[in-house]
Amino acid sequence: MTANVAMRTVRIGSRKSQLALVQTHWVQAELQKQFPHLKFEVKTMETQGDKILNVSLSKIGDKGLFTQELESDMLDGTIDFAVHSLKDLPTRLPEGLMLGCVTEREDPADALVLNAKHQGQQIDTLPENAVIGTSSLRRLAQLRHHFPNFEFKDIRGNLNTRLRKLDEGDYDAIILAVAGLRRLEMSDRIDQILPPEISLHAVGQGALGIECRSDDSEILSIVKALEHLPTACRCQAERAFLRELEGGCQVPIGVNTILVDDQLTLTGIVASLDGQRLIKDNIQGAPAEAEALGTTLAKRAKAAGAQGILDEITAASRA
Ligand SMILES: NCc1[nH]cc(CCC(=O)O)c1CC(=O)O
Repeated sequence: MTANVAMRTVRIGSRKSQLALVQTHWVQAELQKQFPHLKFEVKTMETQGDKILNVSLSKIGDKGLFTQELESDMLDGTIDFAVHSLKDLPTRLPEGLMLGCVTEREDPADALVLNAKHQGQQIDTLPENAVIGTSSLRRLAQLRHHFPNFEFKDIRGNLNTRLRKLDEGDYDAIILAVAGLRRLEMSDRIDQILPPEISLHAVGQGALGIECRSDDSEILSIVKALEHLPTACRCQAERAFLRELEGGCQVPIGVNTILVDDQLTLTGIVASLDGQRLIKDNIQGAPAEAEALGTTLAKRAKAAGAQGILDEITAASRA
């Protein structure tokens, strides 16, 4: 009788962390505006990555830690699509699922966040033996290269937990994504945005990735409404670079992309864990070639020494 009876409900899957919820609620609100005749509901769940907090991310190693539970719910139809931080979404997705949409990116850079006693400092004015908190091999290797005298300590937990540990004095500074802090309205905690010369960011950092079923064209056309083409293009190159380099274990890989005047520039780095060796190179080409640019740059990096670094890391993770 009423239109409500026939109204389709679209179920969105999300992690439960504060950042995940802010991101998912943004997607929900944007889609609701564009599709007023549909009803968007959010279903939250905890993933392995949210539960295992006592083991360092690099030791857990494998991908999909923050996505697997959401993916099985998608495959059995409990949810219709899932919203992820794109950088947490593996470059190879399970059979039957696809990356349906990449949203407009926040600043993808890393941020330096200081303990209050270092107020006004920058990364290159911190004391020599400063204790830096990060659980990312990428940040660790690059910072170790530039600042070999810092001490690096693992840090896990959601953003608020990490900031609390910093404030309690466990660290002199921590490194976090600018994007996460901005989305949680904590930009005031950013003491310095690290330039690409010091830290190339993670693949996909700052963008959201919406994952959906490959055969659900209706849902795909809905989520595509939030696609930001320049971000999608840049992230396609970044993800192709990573896909070609990774072999199942976590490797310190950083990227930077610039898209201007129909020219895409991808810079990539592969670093050894001790920060001694950095293989860094860049490539330019047409945006339509994004995928091939990423793959080509990765092959070049492998030939220039990255393969040796990857083999070492694989051997160490098996030992
Ligand atoms: N795995 C943690 C994670 N996943 C996404 C973000 C921040 C937001 C983003 O990069 O899009 C963070 C936290 C961080 O790296 O500081």
